[in-house]
Amino acid sequence: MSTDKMSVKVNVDLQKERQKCNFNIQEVTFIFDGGKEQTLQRKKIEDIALNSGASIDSIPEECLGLKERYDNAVRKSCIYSRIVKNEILEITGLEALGNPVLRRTADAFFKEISPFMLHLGMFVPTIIGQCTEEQQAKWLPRALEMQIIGAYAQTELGHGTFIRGLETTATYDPETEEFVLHSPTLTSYKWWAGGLGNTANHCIVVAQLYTKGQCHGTHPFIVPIRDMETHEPFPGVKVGDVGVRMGFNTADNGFLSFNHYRIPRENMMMKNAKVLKDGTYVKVARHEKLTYGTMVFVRVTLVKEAAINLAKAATIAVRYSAVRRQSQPKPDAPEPQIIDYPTQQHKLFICIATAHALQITGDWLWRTFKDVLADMRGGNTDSLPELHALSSCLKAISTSDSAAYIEQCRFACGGHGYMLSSNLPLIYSFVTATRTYEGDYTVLLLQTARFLVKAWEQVEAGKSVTPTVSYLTLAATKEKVLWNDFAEGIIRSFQAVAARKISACAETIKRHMKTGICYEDAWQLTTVRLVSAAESHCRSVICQTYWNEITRLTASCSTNVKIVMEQLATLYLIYWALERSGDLLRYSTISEKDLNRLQERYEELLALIRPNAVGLVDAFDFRDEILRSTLGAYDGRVYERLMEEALKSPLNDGPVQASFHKYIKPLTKGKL
Ligand SMILES: CC/C=C\C/C=C\C/C=C\C/C=C\C/C=C\C/C=C/C=C/C(=O)SCCNC(=O)CCNC(=O)[C@H](O)C(C)(C)COP(=O)(O)OP(=O)(O)OC[C@H]1O[C@@H](n2cnc3c(N)ncnc32)[C@H](O)[C@@H]1OP(=O)(O)O
Ligand SMILES: Cc1cc2nc3c(=O)[nH]c(=O)nc-3n(C[C@H](O)[C@H](O)[C@H](O)COP(=O)(O)OP(=O)(O)OC[C@H]3O[C@@H](n4cnc5c(N)ncnc54)[C@H](O)[C@@H]3O)c2cc1C
Repeated sequence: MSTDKMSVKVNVDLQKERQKCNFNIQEVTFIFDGGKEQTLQRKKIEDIALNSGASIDSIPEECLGLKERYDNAVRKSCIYSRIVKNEILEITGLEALGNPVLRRTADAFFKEISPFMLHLGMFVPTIIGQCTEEQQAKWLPRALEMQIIGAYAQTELGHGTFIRGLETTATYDPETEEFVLHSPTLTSYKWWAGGLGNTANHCIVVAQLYTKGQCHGTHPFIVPIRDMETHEPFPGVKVGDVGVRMGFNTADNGFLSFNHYRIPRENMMMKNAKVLKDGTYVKVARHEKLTYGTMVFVRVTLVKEAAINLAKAATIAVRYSAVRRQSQPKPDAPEPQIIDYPTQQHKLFICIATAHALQITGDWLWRTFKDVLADMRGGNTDSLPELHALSSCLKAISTSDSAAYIEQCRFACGGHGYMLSSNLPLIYSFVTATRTYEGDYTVLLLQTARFLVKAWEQVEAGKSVTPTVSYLTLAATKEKVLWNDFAEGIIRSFQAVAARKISACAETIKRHMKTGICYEDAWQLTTVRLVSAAESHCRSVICQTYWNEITRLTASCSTNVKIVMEQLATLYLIYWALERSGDLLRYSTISEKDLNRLQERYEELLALIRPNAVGLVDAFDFRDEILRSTLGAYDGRVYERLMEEALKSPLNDGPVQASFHKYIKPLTKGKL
């Protein structure tokens, strides 16, 4: 098709899809956003941030060189942060830090990531979580006003997971009332911190605290690293970019080292522990791990981050699948839309359902987090271990599932999904990093497993356990859970699977120890099963939360919304029952006949959801500026947009590239 004849009308197939949709889209948008108020607030924020057109690039970001891309990202970060500071935070307050609306809107500005993301994502939350009130009064207004720009430097070249193994030291000098920061080895260089390489002028540094000759473990410090006028690194500070990455290339991930670099005593973040002027160390916090609080906060927010990104990918892939026609299964019939292939529905509808499951679970986890925070403000840390266990496994599973399904969405778009202009590769490269950062997948599942084994031991000892593991009590009675395929029955069976796996782990650890090995070695020998048990536990939590919450949230909805939401949630449960049929056969009373019936129901559900598929992704309500996809725009002008974007490539700036004259011509003329 010639570009000058391109139509601007909505693609006919998409129009027909929208006519087929039988439910009220807006009601589903409200559910996905967490309520009508939230939708209205989001739309208002998007209007403020996007209607000026400030987010638009003349040349696609991906066509720029590395330095130009960074420069452009800084330029737009300044615009976006001005909008956030002057207008958005006015509406949302600091609640926005735990609300995906800021990140969702930021996607219109950055195809990759803002170098300021960690400023709001971790620097500000750490000030709130780790500073005394007096310190907050000093640092928070400056950070929110963007007078200082910060990063969070915990990970080092040698250690990310094992925080207790960090090597950077902060040694207190009572003579000058300063801490001396030092990086004793190459492996002690801070590495990875977002925004650190070239952008930040301040940084939270996690270092081993030494005072009066004693090490008190890792603590956070606020460290000025660059001159506020010249932006030159201070003497004693070495800082730079870690090099090109799979994604995140505009996030400015940096390295940092110190050579006996001094900061005032007051720059230690002292909410949980203090060093007095004379060097006396005073522990304030009631719980050992409260200095890990920012990580728990970010893990909680990442669940909804996973949901939003998956919803974006699903929107792109479903709309494209309604526009794309391919093959001819019946002779003489027109080529079908690819969304009519059941295999395509199998790839995509689980993505829609998972986005809802994670969004709803993320909302529930956020409420739980706020409750635990309120308890802790009152001095009660009893629910922290459960929150840590929950946030660890939900972060691990949500980011891992989301990354896998985003990649599935890319596969579902065939060759065009491989184009950066589809945005799917960029969404994937962002989300796949979330499986690693803020705690690696396996490491976090093992943290949850630790909690589960302890809970099992408590149940065995006849003690009560916290709500999310109360299902273990039933399992301890050894009563067999009889399979039934109602939603509640499937969930109970998932819980039975998790309980049996957890009890088997506890028994395995004991069995290994009987051979004379220590607990730690017995634990290591059981870790493959422990990860699997923690995964099963987490899936049962997601399934139960999704089902309970969707039932509650749709109670006052119109009938067709109730029906389609129930279809999606049922699809989710059955999908995982089929995926984990081995576990169910091993640990429940399910039979081959039951599984065959489930498979049939699953396929029936695909067909039932099919007419509403485009409506379901429309309900995620992503503006085109946020989707930034040639394949997923609302109007479905897929081929026109692919052509328009292709023509923006610098490689199309003329019919003959300079390399022809420099290299190819001499080669073909035998002169090279
Ligand atoms: C203009 C702006 C433009 C755009 C911006 C728009 C919006 C921004 C807003 C939001 C952005 C949203 C998201 C972005 C955020 C971040 C993005 C990317 C950056 C990523 C950053 C990072 O990765 S920072 C580094 C993170 N690092 C880690 O996560 C390390 C992982 N390791 C650990 O957590 C721990 O070391 C460990 C848990 C693995 C082990 O710790 P250890 O001390 O060794 O403890 P153990 O011996 O294993 O356990 C002892 C007991 O302690 C319990 N425990 C452990 N951790 C915790 C905890 N966190 N809380 C409570 N309890 C804990 C553990 O269970 C043990 O308990 P027992 O009872 O069993 O003894
Ligand atoms: C894009 C990106 C942005 C980041 N941003 C920041 C930032 O802003 N600030 C910051 O401080 N850090 C940041 N990080 C670092 C990040 O937090 C760490 O990379 C992450 O915590 C994993 O640690 P690691 O790299 O040391 O991996 P490792 O711990 O070395 O993991 C390597 C492998 O070993 C396995 N493993 C490790 N320990 C165990 C164990 N105990 N049991 C079983 N298996 C184990 C893991 O499962 C993994 O497969 C970022 C990382 C990325 C990729």
